[in-house]
Amino acid sequence: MQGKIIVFSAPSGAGKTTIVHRLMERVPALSFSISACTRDRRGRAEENGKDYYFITADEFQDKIRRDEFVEWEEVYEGAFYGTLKSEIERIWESGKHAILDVDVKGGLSIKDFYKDRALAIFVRPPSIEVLEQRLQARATDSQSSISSRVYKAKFELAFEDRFDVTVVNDNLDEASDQAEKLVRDFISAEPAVV
Ligand SMILES: Nc1nc2c(ncn2[C@@H]2O[C@H](COP(=O)(O)OP(=O)(O)O)[C@@H](O)[C@H]2O)c(=O)[nH]1
Ligand SMILES: Nc1ncnc2c1ncn2[C@@H]1O[C@H](COP(=O)(O)OP(=O)(O)O)[C@@H](O)[C@H]1O
Repeated sequence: MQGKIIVFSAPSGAGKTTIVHRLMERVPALSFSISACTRDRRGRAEENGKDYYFITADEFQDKIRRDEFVEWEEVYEGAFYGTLKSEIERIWESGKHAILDVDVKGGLSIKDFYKDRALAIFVRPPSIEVLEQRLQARATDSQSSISSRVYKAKFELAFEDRFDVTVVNDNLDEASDQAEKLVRDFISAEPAVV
């Protein structure tokens, strides 16, 4: 079997993490690609080596120098996130397909790197207002962090056309079903020519 990559990208708060978690429960052939990041762990809600590899800024810079990332971004001021080549290899060696949750720029970089071996899915919120409400309701970010995420979202929405396909996350059940079908069709299709 040839391993593939399914990448979900969206402005923060659109619901990509929620959809990715649901797909992980429904499609056993998928394995989550754990990114490295330099932001603080959100208390007990997150686990090192499960949600992210939480590393220091110095460790992150070392990995950049050693060319260990497929892509990396300073997603928010001072917070670096990156997809590790070793992580994708680990998943493929285990006989699974990698599923990723990365920001919009990162999603496009990954598509560019893996070409037809990757399916890049854009998750669009019904509106900017709804996006802001979701970030407020999630209650994980400060007011200033929410404002900067909403500001950034307006730019990110302009990149939708460069993705392979869009899932509008209005009703969560419908969006999850649509995403599941896209993923199943992609992983059961002929191996990509690379
Ligand atoms: N480019 C890139 N973005 C990432 C990576 N891992 C996570 N992200 C994105 O970084 C952003 C911040 O993630 P997080 O701190 O978990 O916040 P949240 O998604 O708003 O809950 C999200 O848009 C993630 O999709 C990565 O490896 N590369
Ligand atoms: N379709 C939906 N309707 C209402 N709330 C949603 C929906 N999808 C996700 N949410 C909620 O919105 C918030 C943001 O979702 P999350 O998956 O964390 O977004 P992202 O990973 O894109 O930043 C979470 O509190 C989540 O439970």
